[in-house]
Amino acid sequence: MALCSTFCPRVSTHLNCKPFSLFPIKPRFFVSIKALSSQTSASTPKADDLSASIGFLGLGIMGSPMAQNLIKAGRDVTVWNRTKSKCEPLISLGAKYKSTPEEVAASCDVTFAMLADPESAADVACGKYGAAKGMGPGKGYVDVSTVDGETSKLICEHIRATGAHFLEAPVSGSKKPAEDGQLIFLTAGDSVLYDKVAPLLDIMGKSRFYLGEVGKGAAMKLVVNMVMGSMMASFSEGLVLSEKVGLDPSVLVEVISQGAISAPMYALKGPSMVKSSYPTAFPLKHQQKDLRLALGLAESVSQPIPIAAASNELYKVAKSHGLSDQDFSAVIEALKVKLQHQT
Ligand SMILES: NC(=O)C1=CN([C@@H]2O[C@H](COP(=O)(O)OP(=O)(O)OC[C@H]3O[C@@H](n4cnc5c(N)ncnc54)[C@H](OP(=O)(O)O)[C@@H]3O)[C@@H](O)[C@H]2O)C=CC1
Ligand SMILES: O=CCCC(=O)O
Repeated sequence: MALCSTFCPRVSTHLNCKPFSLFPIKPRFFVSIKALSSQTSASTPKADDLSASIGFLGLGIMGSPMAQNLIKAGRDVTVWNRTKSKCEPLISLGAKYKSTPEEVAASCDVTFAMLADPESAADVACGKYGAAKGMGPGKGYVDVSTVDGETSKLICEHIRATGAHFLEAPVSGSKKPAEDGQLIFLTAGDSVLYDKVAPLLDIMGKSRFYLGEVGKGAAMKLVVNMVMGSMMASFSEGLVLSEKVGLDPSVLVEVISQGAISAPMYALKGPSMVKSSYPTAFPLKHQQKDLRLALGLAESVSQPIPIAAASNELYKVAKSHGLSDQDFSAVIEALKVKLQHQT
């Protein structure tokens, strides 16, 4: 097994590449005791044995393959999605179904949620038939959606008020890593729940970071996606400019791939962007949401982020041209539209 290493300033880490196993023998990620809050293990949710029942709320591009991997690993999974038809493929694989988030949470030891945005994440957790209504001591709620820290804290309050534990665990990695169980979890919250769900995170992901109190996972995720959104906007400008000055953008993709600014994202998305094809892995509307939330995060600490702010504007233009549900690489189309107007 190839060994990788990584460094996180808050915790010391030793990371090796993912073994796909129902029974991970050793934690892949060693976290310094200082980084963990002190909690008792009394009435903590069971998730680290095969009999634990697992709920999954939100079966979109990411939630479906994540839930599928849990089912394929032999776990007892109960699903819910606003659009019920998206539950069918998972039910065919052996998942149970409940008709509200409340019922899922009431019938499961640990419930995961993968929702679109802060509004849907809060509604599914804290709304009328929300998961919090079904939570209680001994249970756990793991929100893997990308939301801002404030929303995460609000959800946490509702969950903890029932006596249950809460973990925020947004993910880095897109549709393919979700399918391949290669996501990166950025977790924060109740460390006792983190320890319990670690084997489940290891089924769905290749690594996990525990970052401290609620809000830190959300912040890490937003910073990562802020960088990603700006990188894609800049790459788009390069592709459009290269073509405009008579270069072959495919050659630009190749040149970039061999130099210091090479990135898997450019190599993955570049060839289809050159063909004006944007098969959706990460919807553009979600990238713009993440830039918007990153701007809010920066505002909260009076930190200027002018590059991200300019990128956000470009994604807003792309949205206004009906590209919300295309892959975020479709942001390049916003530049083409501008150029047409200029000529
Ligand atoms: N796609 C990606 O590459 C990645 C996405 N993320 C983040 O993960 C989250 C999910 O992303 P993704 O799966 O791509 O998104 P999708 O748009 O494919 O799925 C969104 C999910 O949220 C549900 N939903 C939306 N609005 C509501 C609502 N008001 N009430 C209840 N449920 C609602 C949808 O239900 P319905 O089916 O009924 O519409 C669906 O299950 C987002 O926060 C995104 O930023 C994180 C990493 C990578
Ligand atoms: O939030 C989406 C992240 C997509 C990715 O990490 O490739």
